[in-house]
Amino acid sequence: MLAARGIHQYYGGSHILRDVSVSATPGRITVLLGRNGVGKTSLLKSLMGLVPIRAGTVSLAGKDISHATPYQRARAGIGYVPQGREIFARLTVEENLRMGLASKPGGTPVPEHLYALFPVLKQMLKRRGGDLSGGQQQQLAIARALAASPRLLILDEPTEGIQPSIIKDIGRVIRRLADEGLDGHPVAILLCEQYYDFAAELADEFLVLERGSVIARGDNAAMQTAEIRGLVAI
Ligand SMILES: Nc1ncnc2c1ncn2[C@@H]1O[C@H](COP(=O)(O)OP(=O)(O)OP(=O)(O)O)[C@@H](O)[C@H]1O
Repeated sequence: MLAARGIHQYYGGSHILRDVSVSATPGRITVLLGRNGVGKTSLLKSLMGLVPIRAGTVSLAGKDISHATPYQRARAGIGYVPQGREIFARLTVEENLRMGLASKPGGTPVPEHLYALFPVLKQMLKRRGGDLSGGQQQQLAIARALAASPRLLILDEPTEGIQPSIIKDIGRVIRRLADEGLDGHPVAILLCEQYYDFAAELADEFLVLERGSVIARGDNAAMQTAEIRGLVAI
């Protein structure tokens, strides 16, 4: 589904990503781990086309999208949940969800199945985004990213600043998306995380970044045995 190879990225003279390769597969959850500031967000942004890469390639379903704009990548089937959620505080929940349809033809409705994943949103459609709790905003951000029925869902630290009960709900939704797909089609999931226990429970595959380089990768069994916990913050 997604294959990124040999990614190098710079902010000015700072070399932020060094020869990073990562892939994501339908029905599987790939978790990107690493401490603060190692380049996780930069990698996810570069996959979404929000920051340019200096070298390397990104392909989606066999098509080279290395130089595509974020809008083109959304149209090609990538959904993105940014760090900090970026909910439009003054827009209603329903309007926020409609924002997720920007890459679809006008008049496309918000898919009903989103409310089966996040029943709380159905009750809050007319509330302002800014009035929701952090956890509800995170659920809204995920639902907004799913509104356009992506084939790949990228999530940047979905547990950040969220209470434990909602973290569990979000974990269940992510697992369900991987296992059952979305509206009949499979979804690949790539998420970055600092909260080890959440990551370890979800990861089918993992990779660890340190100072812009991949220092470990493997499957869930390798994650449990390879003392990966010691390589990340929490
Ligand atoms: N717009 C920018 N301009 C310059 N440097 C940046 C910019 N954004 C991030 N950086 C730097 O790039 C490095 C990687 O940052 P990045 O946000 O990708 O890390 P991260 O692993 O996602 O950390 P966090 O968990 O804190 O989000 C850091 O040293 C950061 O200070």
